[in-house]
Amino acid sequence: MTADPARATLIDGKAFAAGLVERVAAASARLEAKHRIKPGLAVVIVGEDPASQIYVRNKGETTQRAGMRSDTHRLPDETDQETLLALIAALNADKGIHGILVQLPLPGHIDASAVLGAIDPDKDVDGFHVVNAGRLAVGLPGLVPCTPLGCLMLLKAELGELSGLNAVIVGRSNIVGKPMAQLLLGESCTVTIAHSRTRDLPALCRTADILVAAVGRAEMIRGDWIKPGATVIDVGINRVPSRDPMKAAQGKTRVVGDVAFEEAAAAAGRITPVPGGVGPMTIACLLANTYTAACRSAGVEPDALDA
Ligand SMILES: Nc1nc(=O)c2c([nH]1)NC[C@@H]1CN(c3ccc(C(=O)N[C@@H](CCC(=O)O)C(=O)O)cc3)C=[N+]21
Repeated sequence: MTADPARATLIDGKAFAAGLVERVAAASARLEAKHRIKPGLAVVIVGEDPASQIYVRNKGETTQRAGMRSDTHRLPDETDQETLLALIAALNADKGIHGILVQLPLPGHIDASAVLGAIDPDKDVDGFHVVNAGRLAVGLPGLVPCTPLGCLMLLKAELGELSGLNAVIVGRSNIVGKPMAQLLLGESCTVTIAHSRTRDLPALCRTADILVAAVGRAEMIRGDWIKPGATVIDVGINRVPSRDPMKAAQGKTRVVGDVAFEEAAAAAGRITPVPGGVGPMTIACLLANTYTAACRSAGVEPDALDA
């Protein structure tokens, strides 16, 4: 595809996500025509964090583009836990709502695990409920966290069969690293999870056919950590000062991943950019999960959504 053979092929997550949203929209339209069910997503945001507001708005817009119902509940920062739990109970009981997402992080006075635990696991389109984590771990059908699900879709679309490949995941969070490991294990990869205590991380990364970076540290993964030809999936979204010192002085920022992109692209076979890689897939998978949840609520087998 590229003229320069020494440079990795870009994995266009934005384009793949747009295709997935289209397939979800078509599948949702069929569900509505046949079964009179319009998938409905409720997004709950507590507080005024500007970055969170942007995600919530993007999600709302994409949901409507997919022909789904999208309700956004904006609660003030000082909302108490009982009020939030009462809203979740009402959404659990609402037959028109098939997916519930509570935007993280929550304000410090709220116990996030109590809130996530109150969501009906069958409406838990983030896949963060312990019941869904357990289902994923033992291979039962459930709802899978959106970011790792999106990464897996990109990997399968790019590489086809993943069986037998060495996968190294850098980062052990409950929302990315651990579920990513479960998904890749399910594809018969040999999976290693690395973290802040890992010894000789560069050497470990050089064993990876698939390298997933989900640490939340700007450009931490360097070019000489990449096995030549490896597939690199960059989950990080980090704001750093603009390259232009004038703009940086004005407080302007740019978004970079957890991978030093230019260096890594010189070694990797394929790589996701930031922005335009994993991020758009996260939102597309949220819609896919909402569609799946709506089908299951009616006992309908979901249509396949792969390309
Ligand atoms: N309960 C919950 N579930 C979440 O999934 C969740 C959350 N809380 N809290 C916040 C994080 C963040 N998140 C993003 C999703 C997509 C992009 C995305 O599409 N980013 C674009 C634009 C990036 C930019 O330019 O800022 C891209 O990467 O190309 C970013 C961030 C979901 N989150």
